[in-house]
Amino acid sequence: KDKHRLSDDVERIVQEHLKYVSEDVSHGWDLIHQDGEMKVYRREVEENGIVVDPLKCFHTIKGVTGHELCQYFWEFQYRMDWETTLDSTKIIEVLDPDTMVFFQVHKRVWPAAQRDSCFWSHIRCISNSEEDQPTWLVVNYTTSHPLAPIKSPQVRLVANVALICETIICEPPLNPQDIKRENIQCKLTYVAFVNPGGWVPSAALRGVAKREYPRFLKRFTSYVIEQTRNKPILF
Ligand SMILES: CCCCCc1ccc(-c2ccc(S(=O)(=O)CCO)cc2)cc1[C@H]1C[C@H]1c1ccccn1
Repeated sequence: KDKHRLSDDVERIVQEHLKYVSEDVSHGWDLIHQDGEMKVYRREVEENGIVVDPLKCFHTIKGVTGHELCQYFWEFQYRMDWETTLDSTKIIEVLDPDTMVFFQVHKRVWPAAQRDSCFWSHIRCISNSEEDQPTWLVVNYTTSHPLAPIKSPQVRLVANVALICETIICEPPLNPQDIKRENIQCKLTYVAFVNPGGWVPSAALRGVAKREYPRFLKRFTSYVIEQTRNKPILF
């Protein structure tokens, strides 16, 4: 794999997420939303009076693979189909076939100032030998970039987000070619560390997060189920 200027950062953050994903949420996390298989947890954390609550979501989605979920989350061309909180998104640099930098302007949440964000975004397949299916992940991590200048009055948010997906084959048929969508499901873990980049009233931000994260996860997963319904399975 040819290295690029962010290779070491990407490696470090991916390894951090792989360690963090298995940490349980039994201590210090509040279950803020449950909808069927989807469970959304939050820890209340403030840094210099700014709410930076970590968020962790677990979900099991039937009929799609972790590769499919990560592909639709990472691929740029689908972004505005499932993202409803963005005014715009664009790729500003491609570092390698699995790593790009994008710039996004988020819809303004009145009366707070409008936020924008600049992330490197990396997709990766982690094949753990003993398991039958690999783990797929996408990490979106804030980075600065000359093509994403910070322009007032917009506030640059800081985020570290990961979508980590395991694929499970239920009652695998003898011949793997015969696997159907009803035989597969995906265990998804989504973690988000977002610093809004400037002061927002705690209650307001916690309210927006409590409403928006479950909404975004439900909309995104429903979108992938719909998009993959009649397509060949991408393992
Ligand atoms: C005053 C409001 C400040 C805005 C706060 C804010 C900004 C970005 C984000 C966020 C940033 C990245 C991602 S992603 O998963 O990497 C996808 C990429 O498009 C997702 C969500 C979250 C929040 C927190 C509110 C919460 C919220 C949650 C889901 C949607 C909108 N707002």
